[in-house]
Amino acid sequence: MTDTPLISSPEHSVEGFVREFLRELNFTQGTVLERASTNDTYLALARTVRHYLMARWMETTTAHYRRQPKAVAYLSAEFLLGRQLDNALLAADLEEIAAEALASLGLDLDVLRQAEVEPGLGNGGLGRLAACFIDSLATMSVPAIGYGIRYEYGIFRQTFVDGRQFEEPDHWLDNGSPWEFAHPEHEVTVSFGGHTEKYTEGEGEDAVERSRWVPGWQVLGVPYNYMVPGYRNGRVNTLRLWSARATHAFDLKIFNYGDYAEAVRAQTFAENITKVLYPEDSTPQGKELRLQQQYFFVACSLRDFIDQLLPEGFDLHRLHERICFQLNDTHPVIAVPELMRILVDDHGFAWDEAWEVTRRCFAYTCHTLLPEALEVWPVELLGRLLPRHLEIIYRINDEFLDEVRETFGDDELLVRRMSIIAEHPFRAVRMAHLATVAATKVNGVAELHSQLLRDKVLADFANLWPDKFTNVTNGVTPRRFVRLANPGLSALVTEAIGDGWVTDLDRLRELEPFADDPEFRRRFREVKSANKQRLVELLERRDGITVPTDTMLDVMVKRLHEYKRQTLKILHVISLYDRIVSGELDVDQVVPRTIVFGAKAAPGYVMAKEIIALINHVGTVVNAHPVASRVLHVAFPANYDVTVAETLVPAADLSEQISLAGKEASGTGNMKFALNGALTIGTDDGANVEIRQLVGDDHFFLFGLTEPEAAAIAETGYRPSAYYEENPTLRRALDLVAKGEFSGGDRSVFEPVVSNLLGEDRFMVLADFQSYLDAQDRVEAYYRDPEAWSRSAVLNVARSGFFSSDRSMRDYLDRIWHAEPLGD
Ligand SMILES: [N-]=[N+]=N[C@]1([C@H](N)O)O[C@H](CO)[C@@H](O)[C@H](O)[C@H]1O
Repeated sequence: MTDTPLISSPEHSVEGFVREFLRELNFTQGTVLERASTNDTYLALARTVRHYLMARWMETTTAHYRRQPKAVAYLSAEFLLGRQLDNALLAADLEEIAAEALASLGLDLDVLRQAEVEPGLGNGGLGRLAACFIDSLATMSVPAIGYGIRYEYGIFRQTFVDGRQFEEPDHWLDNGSPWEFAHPEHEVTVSFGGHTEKYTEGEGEDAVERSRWVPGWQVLGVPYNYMVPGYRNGRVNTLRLWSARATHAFDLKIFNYGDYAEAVRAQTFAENITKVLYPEDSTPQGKELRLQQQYFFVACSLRDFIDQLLPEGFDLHRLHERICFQLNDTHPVIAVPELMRILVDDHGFAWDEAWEVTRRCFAYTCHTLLPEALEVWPVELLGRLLPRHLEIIYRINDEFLDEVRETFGDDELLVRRMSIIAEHPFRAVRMAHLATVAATKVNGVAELHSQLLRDKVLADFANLWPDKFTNVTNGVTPRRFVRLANPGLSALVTEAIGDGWVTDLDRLRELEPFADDPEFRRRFREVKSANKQRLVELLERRDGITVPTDTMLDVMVKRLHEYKRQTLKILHVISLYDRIVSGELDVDQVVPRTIVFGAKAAPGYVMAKEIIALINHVGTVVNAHPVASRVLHVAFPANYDVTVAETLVPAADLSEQISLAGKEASGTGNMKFALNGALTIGTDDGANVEIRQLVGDDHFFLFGLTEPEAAAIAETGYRPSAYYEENPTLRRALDLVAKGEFSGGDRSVFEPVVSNLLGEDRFMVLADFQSYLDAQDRVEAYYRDPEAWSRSAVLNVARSGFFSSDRSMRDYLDRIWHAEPLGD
């Protein structure tokens, strides 16, 4: 980057590492090796690794500021980062050096890496996607910054009591986080509440009617910077997460009156804004605090970008030439009226001038198809919390509806349908409509999803602005989810085709010929078995769960949601159990299988929690049954997170992607499993479609209704009980649950789950049951031929390079951001 390094990096050697580590242990941790706790040594290790990345970070930041390239700001309410240590060691090419240096001091890197607490600042796919994307942007040397929220408490810790989910707060910051750098000197003041007042600027015909915001209260936003190291390219981008503080943390006068609680009320009130992550995935909570969180981090981020990253006196008329703010779903969309407010109210722009800039600065990614997942904010609440923003949204809407009428004539039904303001059931702001009106581009996250956005969810907008709509299929970072998570496979692949694949995943294609090499397949199976052994040890150590090592590993890990159909999976297990116990199936003919679930349910999602309880109760009965347990084992480790995924995914043989077609926007777990050599059983939904097209029908177990078929059945009326009456296998499985087979004979326990399936079954579990069972029979038949299975597994790896988040970033750069990597 620059000829003279800003700061010097420690020596890239075992000796250099030891020196740096001991300095950190002694001078920062204030202890000596002999007396150091695991947390001391872990923190010293983390800081040592930081030092090796610091120079690159400073150089990257300085270069971005000096050269002012077009950049990307990724605005996301969630970043599911996972543990940082291993990724930093990999990026800085320090893995071996660190392991050897620590070993020379009698320390074990494996033990220290376990000391790291995972920052659970996200719910699921959307949050993890953001983390994969910023990793790719750094590795591709793209000038980019991630902006988000530093929740004091991340996604809740899940525990099971009698198979039922309980939630505990996620104190992830208890021991501090060595990966963050607080910068209170760059704090931002954020306003809320109050009212607006009109005033006239200028005299006579130059007089302009203006509006100003008179806020009711304010808080401070303190930025915490996190390194986002590129993979061995000398670049380190920044993730900036905001934490709320009171403007006046402590009121001494009130304290002296003895009202201690009142004295710190402001601080408590402010801190509440970034206290905890809302644990809903795909079903937003319309709570006021949630809107406060969204506006808080957006206001901090826009202010920060304009004040800290743009040069003094930068002409904001050209803001769109310098930055594209990517809106990760509707959560940050309040950024649109916020930028208008900054340009008009703070910088005196005329409305049209400001809109000309604003409508070129944003792009919007939609991550869902569920109508209930599209955020709407009541105008009553938005007007009370952000009165100036509501005014601005109304004006944006007025001008937009004028354009609709000009284009389509006076079709009031259309106008009402497209309006940013919904009139029923209450007046509310449709955030997806606001995002679509303001964005330069709107994209879905898989081909099918983007098509359904055009054809259904946002059809009116696609009709008005066809060129605004595009697709960027999701991706995952190969650094964390292959190179780090699956060192066995990585070594095997690198031996075969070199290590170029780590930053150019399409190179995996060169593996295709090895699928026909019996020796390569043998070694591939060896790696898979070793990964299974690692998983068995983890489940034993972490959850006290004992699972057999030599079975087919059938894995379903994702948030618990009815559209993802964990019920279909457990009905398959129940049916297998039923047919084995009844003797219909000869137990010796059944392929030994271990079914592993991982899933958190939003605390308020009652049906999801009932389904978790059913899975755990079925597991208890199956695992204890003298016959069935010989070939069937159910495991449900609690508190599924990124760290568990990193051990679980490489061990899997079968990846369950069984959502009702047309409901899962993309999925990203499906990509991680395929890249780690698991075969997918799935519907033609989300990115499953593209996985099947790339790996080939012979290497994918497809089943179920297609989206058009499911839509047609829903249209004409779906009667789930008909499938119950017509299909004895299905009936027996449901009857077992209903009669209390898995609840000690108590019929009431799972009655809600059964009656919901027989009554509404919104996601057509019963309609897809038989097709799913038939596909599982194909899985069993195929798994009996290890050569054929491992050939398909190798081909899944070889043909899944497309699902790299680097490719996703290339698509965003080419189609949406029109930015490019910053060369040396
Ligand atoms: N919110 N949201 N949406 C999701 C996931 N639940 O987080 O975003 C993910 C990331 O785009 C998608 O893969 C997934 O299908 C979709 O449901």
